[in-house]
Amino acid sequence: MNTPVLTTNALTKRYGKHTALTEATLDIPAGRIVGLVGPNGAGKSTLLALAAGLIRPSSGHIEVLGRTPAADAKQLARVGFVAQDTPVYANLSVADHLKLGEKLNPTWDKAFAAERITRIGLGLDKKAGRLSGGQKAQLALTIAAAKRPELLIFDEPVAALDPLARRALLQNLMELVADIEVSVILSSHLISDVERVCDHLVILAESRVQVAGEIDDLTADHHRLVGPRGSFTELPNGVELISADHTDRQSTLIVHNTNPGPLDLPGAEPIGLEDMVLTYLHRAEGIAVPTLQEAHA
Ligand SMILES: Nc1ncnc2c1ncn2[C@@H]1O[C@H](COP(=O)(O)OP(=O)(O)OP(=O)(O)O)[C@@H](O)[C@H]1O
Repeated sequence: MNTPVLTTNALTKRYGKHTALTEATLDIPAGRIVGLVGPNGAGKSTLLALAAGLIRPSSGHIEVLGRTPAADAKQLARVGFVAQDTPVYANLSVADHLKLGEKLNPTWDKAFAAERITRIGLGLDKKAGRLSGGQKAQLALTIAAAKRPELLIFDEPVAALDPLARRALLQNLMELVADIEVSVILSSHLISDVERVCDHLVILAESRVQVAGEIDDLTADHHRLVGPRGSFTELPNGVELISADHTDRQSTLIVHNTNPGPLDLPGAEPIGLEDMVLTYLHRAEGIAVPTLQEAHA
């Protein structure tokens, strides 16, 4: 599992004149649960579809598990993909889905699939069209995992689920990662879910990667600085200004310390994951370019 699960270099996807993904450069190690977060239209599904080999890049480079996505049958078998609406065949039963999975996938693990279906409590005879949204998602997850892929890709697996079904699915996903050696990339709007299950994060907004890395490192390296207005005149080298908010009396900065070791600035306090994500999303909207001191006092 030493080959990175996903490496991209200036990866770009255009639909006509519209650029859905702009020059994304990523290097994601194996063995992680990666959360891909960003607002509607950020380019999340586009990046995941490129990784699954469903679409081809307009320019730039992408490798999944060290190879071109969907290069051949062997590479296809290494990646499990669950699309946004967790598609299942409404007229087929749960058992039919398992039979189909077995027929279509040379690496199908029959005992694993049967055990998971029992554990989730899905009736084998039940038609998939009669399953709840949560059960459909669980069935889709089981089928993708029973291929025994090295990488599982999920496009918003929990978006349409109620909180209980969401929790059950994520719990199931975490159990699965503990049971079999698999890397996971999932997209989500829900930062709290990402915080609960993921250890690596990619923030995508306005078609661009805003920041990416291990969640523990990212939260350790982002800080809030609060001081009297005008007190911040310059930042040390390697400390990037992400956002700045100035009131009559005080300035609040969010900074990213890209230097090794802790940030040695008086009053610097860590920020949580949610604040960090929202800061990047606001920055990407480009409403105001942050400055250490407001241009117009
Ligand atoms: N097949 C397509 N043809 C034209 N434009 C597309 C196509 N697929 C996506 N887009 C556009 O590319 C942009 C990125 O879409 P994408 O579906 O990747 O975003 P997303 O982050 O997954 O959004 P959401 O959270 O709403 O699913 C959007 O502006 C979308 O309208």
